[in-house]
Amino acid sequence: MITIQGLGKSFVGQDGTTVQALRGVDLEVAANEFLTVLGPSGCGKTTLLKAVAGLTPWDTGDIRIDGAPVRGPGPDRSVVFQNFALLPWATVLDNVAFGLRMRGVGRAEREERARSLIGTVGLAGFESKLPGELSGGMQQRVGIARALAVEPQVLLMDEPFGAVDEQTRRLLQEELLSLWEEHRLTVVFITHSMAEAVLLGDRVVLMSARPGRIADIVPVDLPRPRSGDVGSLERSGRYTEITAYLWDRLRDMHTEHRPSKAVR
Ligand SMILES: Nc1ncnc2c1ncn2[C@@H]1O[C@H](COP(=O)(O)OP(=O)(O)OP(=O)(O)O)[C@@H](O)[C@H]1O
Repeated sequence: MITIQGLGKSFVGQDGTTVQALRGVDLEVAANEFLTVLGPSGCGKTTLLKAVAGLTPWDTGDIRIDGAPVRGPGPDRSVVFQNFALLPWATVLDNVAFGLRMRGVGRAEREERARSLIGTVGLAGFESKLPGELSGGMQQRVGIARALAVEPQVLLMDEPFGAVDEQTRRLLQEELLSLWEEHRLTVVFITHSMAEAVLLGDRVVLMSARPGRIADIVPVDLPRPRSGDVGSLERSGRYTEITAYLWDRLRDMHTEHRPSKAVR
């Protein structure tokens, strides 16, 4: 379980002004939960994710994973970024095996695990290619395989499908759902897409901007597993209701505190 209490973080810009990126963020993410995070640009989603990853310090509050305080990056957490963040000079195989190599896993074992995951994400045959030789969707599959290779407890995803075309995004969503259904990781997934947030999440966290706070948490009571028939899920009345509710809330946030219609 991830426990975030009273998290606050400010940045001082080049011009000396201070931006409060996060203030008083309290959040619990259950083990094996798929949590999606939605909110206006600049509301602190990436800052929150990087704090959980141990990649950025914070000013106030506390983050714990199963009770242990987060002090920096750790083998229990993997991050998938929007811009793939692959090593451009390393092959697909070496990119996926990278984290295992850093952890001292021997060549034969790390390559075997990497090959198996490359197959899982549908890239068998591309092991010796460089990232620059792959499409955006393929690069993100490498990013996901790399993140899973170290067998993390927690997968932190920062708009991972934001840079790929709609069709590829759909395929990646289905693949991620089926990976999660199989491995039952705890996932925190940032997105700008309401549809994606509802399709993937057990709950959707809505963040408001400046300072970034949790405005609402919306449970997504749609049946699982969802990977098999995403289309019929999206045509269901409940899906439409939840998405409409999210849109109402987001619009309220933009137009300042209009009363909202609850679906719960
Ligand atoms: N390194 C930094 N230096 C100064 N300000 C920063 C830094 N990183 C983030 N910020 C500021 O903190 C706020 C939150 O940024 P963050 O990237 O977390 O938002 P976000 O919700 O992820 O945005 P987006 O949806 O556009 O990716 C923004 O106002 C941003 O300008």
